[in-house]
Amino acid sequence: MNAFNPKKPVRPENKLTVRNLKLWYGDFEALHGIDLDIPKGKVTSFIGPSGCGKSTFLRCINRMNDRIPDCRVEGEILLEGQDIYDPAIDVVHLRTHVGMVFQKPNPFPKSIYENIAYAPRIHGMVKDGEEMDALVESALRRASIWDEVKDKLQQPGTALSGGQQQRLCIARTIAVQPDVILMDEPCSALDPIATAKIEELIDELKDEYTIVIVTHNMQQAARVSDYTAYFYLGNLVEYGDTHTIFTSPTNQQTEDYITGRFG
Ligand SMILES: Nc1ncnc2c1ncn2[C@@H]1O[C@H](COP(=O)(O)OP(=O)(O)OP(=O)(O)O)[C@@H](O)[C@H]1O
Repeated sequence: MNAFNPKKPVRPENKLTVRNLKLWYGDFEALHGIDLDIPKGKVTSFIGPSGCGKSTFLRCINRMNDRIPDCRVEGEILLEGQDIYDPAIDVVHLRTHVGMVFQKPNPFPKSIYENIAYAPRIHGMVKDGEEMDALVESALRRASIWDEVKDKLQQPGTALSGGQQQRLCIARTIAVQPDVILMDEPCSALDPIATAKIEELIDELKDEYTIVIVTHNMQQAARVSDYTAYFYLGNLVEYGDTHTIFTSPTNQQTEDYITGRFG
């Protein structure tokens, strides 16, 4: 199995290029041929009514759907020019390039320190000791949680508040130095203050990472994202810069959805 080895981007400004992506769960076709370019160093939101395929599509980007029995994918997703569905790709390595943050914060049942150190150690990125300490601190700082946890690094990650746990999970994702961070409704389990912190963090991180976020919260999509894609029944209905999608969408269905008349 080859390690993931990015080639030159198709267009340098696009981190991900998706072509005619179709997905089936058994006989059910959940995605009907998605074409989409996801720009580098920007935040792209996926919006649309429940069941339209947002999470399914997000999970295609780091091949999380591989774990679902009877799930079949056709088409291409190029990450910097390399097809992530190439059979030669090492999926574990791919997921270090394309990290994921889930709806419900899911820290490991380990210390705060170990939550961050675990994956870099497994991947042989740094040795335990000073190098690891520095990596743990840097990831926690970049996820804006260092000040809150620096005096209790040996305490369990699960003892933090929900919002802190979600920032810990973002720190854990950052620790393996991904290029892309996928976020599946990362604030849906959080209160408004914790949500605001995550949104600020997304804004800070976007210079360094390409972020793709699924959200049910239209205001959140409008606040955090540069680009927005509207999905309906497994189709990508409209995609463009967030300002245009929210102020003058070209598709009536998009307009009905964002104005709350539908969905
Ligand atoms: N593991 C699965 N097996 C079979 N069908 C699935 C599976 N996961 C999702 N689906 C179906 O695929 C379609 C898309 O679901 P998906 O969860 O991607 O939508 P979504 O837009 O993310 O929805 P929500 O906003 O409610 O999370 C739905 O019809 C759903 O029932």
